[in-house]
Amino acid sequence: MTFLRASKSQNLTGTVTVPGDKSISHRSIMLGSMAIGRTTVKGLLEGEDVLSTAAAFRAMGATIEKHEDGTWTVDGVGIGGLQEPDDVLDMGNSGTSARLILGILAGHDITCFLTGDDSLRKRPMGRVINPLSEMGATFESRAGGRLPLMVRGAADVLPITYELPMASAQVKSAVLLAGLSARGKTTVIENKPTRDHTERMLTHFGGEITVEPIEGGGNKITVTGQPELTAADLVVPSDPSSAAFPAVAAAITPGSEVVLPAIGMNPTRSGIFQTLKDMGADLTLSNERIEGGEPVADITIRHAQLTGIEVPEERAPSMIDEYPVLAVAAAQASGKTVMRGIGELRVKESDRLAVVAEGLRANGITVEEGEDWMIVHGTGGKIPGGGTVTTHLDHRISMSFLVMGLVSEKPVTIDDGQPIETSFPNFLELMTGLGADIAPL
Ligand SMILES: O=C(O)C1=C[C@@H](OP(=O)(O)O)[C@@H](O)[C@H](O)C1
Ligand SMILES: C=C(OP(=O)(O)O)C(=O)O
Repeated sequence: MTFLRASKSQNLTGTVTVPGDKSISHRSIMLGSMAIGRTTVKGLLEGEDVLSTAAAFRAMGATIEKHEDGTWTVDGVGIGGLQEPDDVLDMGNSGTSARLILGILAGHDITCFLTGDDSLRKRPMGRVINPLSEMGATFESRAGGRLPLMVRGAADVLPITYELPMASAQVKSAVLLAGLSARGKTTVIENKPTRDHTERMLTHFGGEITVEPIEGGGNKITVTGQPELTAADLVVPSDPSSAAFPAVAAAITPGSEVVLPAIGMNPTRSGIFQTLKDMGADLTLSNERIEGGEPVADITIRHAQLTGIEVPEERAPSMIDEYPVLAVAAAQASGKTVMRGIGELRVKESDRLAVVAEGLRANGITVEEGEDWMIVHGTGGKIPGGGTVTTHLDHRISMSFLVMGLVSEKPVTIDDGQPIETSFPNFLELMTGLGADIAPL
């Protein structure tokens, strides 16, 4: 465990490039491995989560390499062409790797064993086991659908229509990816829109997929099975979920002005930026464009006094990973910030509702918390700090509380900086480059 401490910092200034999008990076390796030909990926996130995905596909026969110019290539084996790995696949800390790979394996007539770290072994896999079993795959898991588990794919995958019981892009993607091996059309109904990178990338690789809006704002997504996916080059935008950390840091640290170029602005991901604006942040977008099928923009963010708001519940899926850092912005704001419809936070790398509330309290903030909601009472710029936060193998908890230490009266300590490697390996270097005072204890 590496303890890190963040202390009150002067204005943060500069232009910094945030690493590639984690969700898109995972999918580029997965779909590249199932395509015919060579896919070249620029800007791949080289975080531990994505490297776990790459290791799994190498173990199943895809050739995945990093080149001298920093690009990656994936030589695919075609749908159905993955081979049985001769050892357990270790998904590390990554829920996305585990759940999407289970979808892909459900359509391969092979047997695989999956495990993960202490955090991932606590997370529910039943949410993918259920629909994938309906499609013909067989599972043996620990109690409660936990890893380690065994999956045996179906020789003949049944196309199904599945209504998501929770807003989850991982479950949606698992079913769609299994549907690639089915004879016929597989449909997923999502009542709340979730990140649509799988849909976009399948189209990019020549898959047949339709998305129809349904009443109430959701979507009906249908994929036609057994297409031939063709390798297609990709440029990965910078990750909006990672950008949220320097963005919130700049918004709350007096005198700051930070520019974050080429950030992914997919509307299913950008809820945090709208929410910060609703709180009074001085955040502007420029150079808006489409790169590799995804909208991107440069973000400029300057310090401004924030005010607490009620975050619209329907916005939750578009900023689900950003609530921990939003809670830090809310602690610095004046007035209270109400967050509802966020029960999914309880099944992330940690129980983020409980862990955020505990971390805020340890630093002198008043928080109310229920099964699927949280209210943070803002201090109007006077966060006491001085606490040590237990991170529970959760990268977003580590980074959020380090951001809080930049503005609190007394430093904030986190008990473990190691998890940051999963999604934002150069976080410390990037933040200290902007002027943040963060150092090992
Ligand atoms: O599909 C994805 O890439 C992800 C979906 C979300 O999870 P859920 O599907 O569990 O909401 C998100 O929290 C995770 O960081 C990445
Ligand atoms: C929830 C997250 O990732 P995953 O589900 O892939 O572990 C995250 O990155 O915040």
